[in-house]
Order: sequence, then C-alpha cells, then structure tokens
Amino acid sequence: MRLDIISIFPEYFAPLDVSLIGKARERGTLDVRVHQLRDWTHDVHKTVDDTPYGGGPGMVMKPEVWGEAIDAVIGDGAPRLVVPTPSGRPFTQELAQELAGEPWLLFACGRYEGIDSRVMAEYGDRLRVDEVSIGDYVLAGGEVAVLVMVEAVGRLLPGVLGNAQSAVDDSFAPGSMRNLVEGPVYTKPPVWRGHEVPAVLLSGHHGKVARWRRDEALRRTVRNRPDLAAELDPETLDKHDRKL
Ligand SMILES: OB(O)c1ccc2cc[nH]c2c1
Repeated sequence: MRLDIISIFPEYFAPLDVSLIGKARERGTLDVRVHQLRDWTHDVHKTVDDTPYGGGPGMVMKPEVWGEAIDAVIGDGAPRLVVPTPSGRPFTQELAQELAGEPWLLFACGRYEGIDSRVMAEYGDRLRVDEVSIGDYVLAGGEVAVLVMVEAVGRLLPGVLGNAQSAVDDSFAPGSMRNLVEGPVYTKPPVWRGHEVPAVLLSGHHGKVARWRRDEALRRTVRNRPDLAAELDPETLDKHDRKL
C-alpha cells in the first residue's frame, strides 16, 4: 500500500517510523510519503490560509494551495482521498478494514477551521473522497487523526501483525466480534498482589475458555457500550443477560 500525507506539520508523522508501521515500511509493505503543503505556496510567507467567506472566527485553508499539492502528489493516479474532519463519517473498524484493501490512500490534513470545501468537491468526480471523524471531540488539526487511522489500517495489512489472529479477535472486528468489545486479558504471574487470574483461563479447557471470553466480552460491552449492545441480536444478548 502506498500512503501519501499532506500537512503543514510533517514532523507530526515521525511516529510512523517506529513499531509495527515502521517495520512495515522497512519491509516495503507500506510506502509512506509525507509532503509539506507549504511547498506549493508562491509567496514569501508561504501562506496556506485566509479569512472565511461569510465572516466568523478563525481561518480557512486556501483551495489553490491544496489543489496544486494534490495534483502534484497524484499525477494521473487515483488514490482514495481521506480528509479528517469532526464533521465527517465515523471512523470505525469496518472502515479501517475497507481502507486496508485500498492500494493507495492520500490523507489531507486540515488545520484552522478546515480546508475550503471546494477542494473535496473538485476531486469528488475523479477520486473516492471520504471526510472522516475519529470521534465526537475536536482536535487542532487532522494530523493526529491521520496517525490514528494509519495505525488502525496499517496493522490490518498482511504480515504487519505478528499473529494475524489478533486482528480477527479485535474489538469491533467483523464476524464474531461485530458490535462487541474485547474482554479482560491476563498473563503471568497467576496471582499478583492477591489478585488471581480467573481459574478457567488456567484450566486448559479451550471450549470453556472461549465461552468465558465471549461472556466477558458481552459483559463489558453491555456495561461500557450500551450503544453497541443494542445492536446485538436479542438471542445473543438474552442468553448472556441471564448471566450478567
Ligand atoms: O478533530 B478532528 O478529527 C479534526 C480534523 C481536522 C481538523 C482541521 C482543523 N481542525 C480539525 C479537527
């Protein structure tokens, strides 16, 4: 997968040199290219923003600069354009899985009050354009949101996770974990400061362990994410409700 990021703060993406994503880049699984938006300005101050039409606080990022930058990065290609914004569609594990299937992603990191909306309109005829929110809170710009999405997508690529099964058992993963969050996890020692690991996990009975883990996932989902629990089929929920 090729992954381009355009930002006025390229240094935000230094973390993409480490850990799983860094190793994926070394192996060639991920080809990450970070671009400084200001390289496509033409004034001495490298201006990327201006006052909003219609008035109001803050500044808006100029369409001309973004247009020159995106044109230069994509050439005749057609990556999927992902624009982080608090007003976008929710970023979910399902969308991460979908993006992991793309050969080329281009992330446009806005700042200030955002990017002039005509930029997304301009590329909407030629590219798949997704305006995406990572949650109901507002950051100072799109860079951290891109870090979140790149890690969530990158870990799903073949060979990136040491054990591919981890992604299958993830919270929210399609299939058996859909609309479920993971239950608690434990490792050695069996007793720590008087806290014992649940005996079933030491039993060696794989069927009982699997059942216990699913029960705990449901228990935690009902407790922490009633919104997801409401999406579970009633039969599943009922079976466990009697035990919760
Ligand atoms: O909270 B966010 O995900 C987000 C994304 C992009 C911009 C651009 C300016 N503020 C932003 C906030």
